[in-house]
Amino acid sequence: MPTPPEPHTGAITLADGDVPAIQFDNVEKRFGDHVVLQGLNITVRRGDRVTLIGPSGSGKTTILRLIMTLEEANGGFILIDGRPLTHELRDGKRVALKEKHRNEMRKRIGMVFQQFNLFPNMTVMENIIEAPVHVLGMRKDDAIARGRELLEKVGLPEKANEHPASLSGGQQQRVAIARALAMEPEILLLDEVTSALDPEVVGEVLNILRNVAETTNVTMLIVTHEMQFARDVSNRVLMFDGGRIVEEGPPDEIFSHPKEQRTKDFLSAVL
Ligand SMILES: Nc1ncnc2c1ncn2[C@@H]1O[C@H](COP(=O)(O)OP(=O)(O)OP(=O)(O)O)[C@@H](O)[C@H]1O
Repeated sequence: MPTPPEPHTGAITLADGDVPAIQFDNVEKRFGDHVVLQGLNITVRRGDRVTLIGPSGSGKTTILRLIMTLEEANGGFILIDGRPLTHELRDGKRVALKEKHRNEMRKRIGMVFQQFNLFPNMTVMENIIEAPVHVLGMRKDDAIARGRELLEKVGLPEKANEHPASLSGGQQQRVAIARALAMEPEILLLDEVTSALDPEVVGEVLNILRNVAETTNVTMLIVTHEMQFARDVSNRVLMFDGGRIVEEGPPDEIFSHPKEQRTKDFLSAVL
């Protein structure tokens, strides 16, 4: 008898000809002997908003870092818009792609981190225009005009000439969001973007991101402990444990009617 397919593989069937924004095909990631992700398959459609939940150490951040090419997988393939990110299959062998290719691919992806990672010696505007000018080759005037629009969008139009240190944590994170959007990414990765913030400014950052979700088509992958935010913004939730997807579905289903015991235990601990 053929083996039945794994119940929750994260892979979904797309309409013919529909190329996924992100595809993980049998991805493995190890740190030394520690296998963090094994045989992982994920398909993310264009415009999807996918939240990754699961206990600490289950591999959520590693998935975002692999997509951002801050880490490299030890096996399998990651495809962005149908194109290999770092490795491809050539004559039956898994071959690493050149740095130039990776750099091209990376331009399509933006990431906002828990620690805002702004350049401290640059002004807010310089932080925002740095990559558009130096990586995309955008004209400085155009980048500044776009930077102004983005500062409006994140509610900080008056902060263009300030340095990060003079801003609150919430304001710095809003600048980091503007900086990520300045590259006009097709994919936006959000890694616990409110975890380092004082509780009173969490709401302002989440509202900005709700607005980004409502006003753009950017594909989002979100790691967060803010379950209400995940519920509001995402259309799919993937529950991880031990580097595998144990359950997935729309947020209402996962949060209100989880099926797997591990999901129930995780949610009862965080909700
Ligand atoms: N650079 C690294 N070197 C060694 N081990 C690592 C490294 N990065 C992550 N790990 C390990 O990989 C596992 C998965 O980590 P990861 O940060 O992806 O989990 P997570 O689900 O995001 O956890 P958290 O919710 O605590 O952020 C953990 O056991 C972690 O210790």
